[in-house]
Amino acid sequence: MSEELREEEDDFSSSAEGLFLVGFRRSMRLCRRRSHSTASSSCHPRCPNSCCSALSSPYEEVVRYQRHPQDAHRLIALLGPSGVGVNELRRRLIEINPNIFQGAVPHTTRAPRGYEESGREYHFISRAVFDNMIQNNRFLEYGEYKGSLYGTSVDSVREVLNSGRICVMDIEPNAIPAVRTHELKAYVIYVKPPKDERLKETRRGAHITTNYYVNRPFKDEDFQEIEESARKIESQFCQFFDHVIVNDELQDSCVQMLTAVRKAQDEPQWVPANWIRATST
Ligand SMILES: Nc1ncnc2c1ncn2[C@@H]1O[C@H](COP(=O)(O)OP(=O)(O)OP(=O)(O)O)[C@@H](O)[C@H]1O
Repeated sequence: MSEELREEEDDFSSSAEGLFLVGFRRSMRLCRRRSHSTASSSCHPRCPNSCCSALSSPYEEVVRYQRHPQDAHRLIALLGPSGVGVNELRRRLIEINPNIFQGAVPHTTRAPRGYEESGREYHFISRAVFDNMIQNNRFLEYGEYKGSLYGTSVDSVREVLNSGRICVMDIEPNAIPAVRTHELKAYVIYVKPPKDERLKETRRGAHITTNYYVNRPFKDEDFQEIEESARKIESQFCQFFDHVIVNDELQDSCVQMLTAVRKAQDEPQWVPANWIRATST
């Protein structure tokens, strides 16, 4: 596709099953870049009182935890600078085995398109209902894009987990406290860009969607932005990374992702002590 200014939402309209999450992520990313939405320097709505101190404190009491096979799977939360390939990895993971991996269906206030069904691509709801959900802390994260609200609710994640599948979602750093809870026990995978020359080399034939362009080739400034954003995320949030994948060769990254997800579900891991003691969050 040639480099041209387009409505980003056009990108979503060609969505086949599985692609809608790309649309959601992009729109969320874009709205996060443009406005402040959920992101806040204050506590997240779902924060059990002290996310600020949790995010700023370098210490956290941890215990060894192994998921019981009959327990719900741990939420897999993917995090990384925009454009590094978080969505690509999530999409591929779900594609490998949709019976095991699934994304949570997001909510939106925008009108459905012809092919869309409520509960499949999105839960289409009114602004009043959306506002009510915000008031009641039902969203893990949400934001506004082109006049419509988009968000991922904790109930949508629960629905996947209750079906016995592994829920895979991408998050922004400010949603870390909302997913690191006794209930969701998020396993946070940080997707890191490879070194500069490898980043450029591997993305030579790839396309990026930015605030203004859909699917244009990567430019030097994109690489700079990815690297800068990576540095910021790493310096502020590295203590919450359960696993890091350097997204160099895509195939290798997928294999690493599968291995990490399996370990998260089946092997003992260090988790915050209050996840184990807590009876509710
Ligand atoms: N390891 C890789 N090698 C080559 N291309 C890659 C690799 N990882 C991702 N890409 C490509 O880079 C582009 C951006 O990836 P993706 O859309 O997943 O980014 P993102 O991190 O989800 O950011 P955003 O949410 O802003 O789109 C896509 O075209 C994707 O196919």
